[in-house]
Amino acid sequence: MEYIVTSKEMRECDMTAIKDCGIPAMVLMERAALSVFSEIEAFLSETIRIAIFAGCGNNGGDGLALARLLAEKGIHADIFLIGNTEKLSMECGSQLSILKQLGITVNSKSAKAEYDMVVDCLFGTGLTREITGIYEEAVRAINCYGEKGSRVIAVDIPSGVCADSGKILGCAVKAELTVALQYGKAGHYLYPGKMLCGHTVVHNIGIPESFKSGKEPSFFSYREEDIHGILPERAAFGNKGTFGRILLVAGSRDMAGAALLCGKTILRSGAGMLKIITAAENRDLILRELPEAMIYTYEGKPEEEKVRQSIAWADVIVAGCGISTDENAELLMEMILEQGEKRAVIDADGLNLIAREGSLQEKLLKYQKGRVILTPHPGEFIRLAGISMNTYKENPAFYLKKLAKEYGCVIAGKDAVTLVASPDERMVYLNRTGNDGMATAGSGDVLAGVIGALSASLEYFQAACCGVFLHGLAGDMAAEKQGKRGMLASDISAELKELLKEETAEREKRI
Ligand SMILES: NC(=O)C1=CN([C@@H]2O[C@H](COP(=O)(O)OP(=O)(O)OC[C@H]3O[C@@H](n4cnc5c(N)ncnc54)[C@H](OP(=O)(O)O)[C@@H]3O)[C@@H](O)[C@H]2O)[C@@H](O)CC1
Ligand SMILES: Nc1ncnc2c1ncn2[C@@H]1O[C@H](COP(=O)(O)OP(=O)(O)O)[C@@H](O)[C@H]1O
Ligand SMILES: [K+]
Repeated sequence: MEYIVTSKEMRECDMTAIKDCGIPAMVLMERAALSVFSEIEAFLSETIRIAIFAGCGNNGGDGLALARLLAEKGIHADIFLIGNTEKLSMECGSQLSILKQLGITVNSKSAKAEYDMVVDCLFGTGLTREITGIYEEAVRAINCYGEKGSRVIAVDIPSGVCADSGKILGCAVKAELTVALQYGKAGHYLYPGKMLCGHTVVHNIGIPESFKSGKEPSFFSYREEDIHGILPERAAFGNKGTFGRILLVAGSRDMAGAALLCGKTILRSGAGMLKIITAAENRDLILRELPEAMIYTYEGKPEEEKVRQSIAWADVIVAGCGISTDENAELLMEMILEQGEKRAVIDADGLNLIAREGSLQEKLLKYQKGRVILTPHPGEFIRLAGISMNTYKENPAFYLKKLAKEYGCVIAGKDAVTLVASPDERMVYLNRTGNDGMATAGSGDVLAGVIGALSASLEYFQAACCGVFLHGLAGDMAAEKQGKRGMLASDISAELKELLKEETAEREKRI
């Protein structure tokens, strides 16, 4: 698990290290400069032409310290200190006077020279408003060098990217490599900031871990190695009941594929038994393509007794993929929400029905807290929350947390960067796997399937986060094999099977 912080949280960490632990700010700055140095070391030679663009805050101070480390190795860098030097931060001022003592020249204006590498230290987490004037000119100059082939390295975060939202404040540097200090910031991983960071590496600069449960930062994310500890071990003595009885309510007359994709993924993700309730038109397809599933099909109105029995049988219900929003689908959703206690994953039209029908919203509000996972994409979310797309996109984590609390549900807000919010005060999960090849019909059905299967054995918030992570990783594997343009949702499902196979093999190796 890796923490991801906002600029305020990063400042609090800096302050704890400096004030409470007594680590001098200049020591942290030296560590920051050494981190950047270690990342660029491989490209250095005495003939390399380097420019460092520094601002007047501590990000600029990191750049000035880097210039000194380079000089120590006999490498000259042109240093451009941009801004009002009367307003230098204390540490940046100290770094400047060290350079002066050493006889290293610092310029106030960028020259028209050619560079192999340009280091961006204009602004870091202290950026508070749109970049204009001389700073904008400096950002444009850096990007110009980048376009001409210079390697652009951003210190902490590309200048102009808001560390909290990933938004561009006026204009921003486009980096090839970003050396993030101590923690990744939300802005490194949220769009459009993510695109401007290039490759992001996080370096520890010696700030002691100061987060305590209940005072944790805003976000966390999984790394590949975390999953081994999270996925439940399969009991060697288990039977098909042990691994979860999943009821899938999906597919309608014109949407057969959703039930098939989601159902197949449920079984491929380790569930023991699967029963599908779907429209009669899908019967032949499901029996042919997924003979492992039990099936109840309805022609006209679903038989309530049959549906109730199936609900009672299940450990987990996955509902909504392709069920349409007709009266049969509405009846099914009424019955699912009515019982109010089974673990449930609700997706797609299931969500659209809840957004439309007050009676379903009431049932969801009364549902046992912490039993339901909602998996809306942005269009579904704004219908559920009754807000505009612009409002949602302004701060998705805030609105996801708000609705999660209101309904007592976990909400996986699907998007290019999926966020998972829990109804309690837990950190929001920020997903870093996946790619645009996953913007393909049916990939959401695959996600509902994997989360459904994991919900049989994992705590519900973990099931959602882990499902989103694995789904993205499988998407990355599918993209590598099939290409982002040509990959299908069924490829993601197939790669999930491979991924879980590797995970099991890895676990058995360690026993
Ligand atoms: N001890 C530590 O904290 C450590 C911090 N470290 C490093 O410091 C970075 C954070 O440093 P920071 O807080 O000094 O902020 P930074 O990003 O340099 O910018 C602030 C300056 O910019 C100005 N300004 C803001 N927006 C502006 C705009 N649009 N246009 C024009 N000016 C604007 C603002 O001025 P003001 O708002 O007061 O007018 C202020 O002068 C962090 O990312 C990391 O790299 C590491 O060395 C480890 C130890
Ligand atoms: N650009 C992208 N980068 C990463 N993941 C993406 C991207 N676009 C879509 N996805 C993922 O693909 C899935 C699409 O789900 P959804 O919109 O419900 O599709 P469908 O309704 O066709 O099944 C989500 O899990 C989403 O996070
Ligand atoms: K920067």
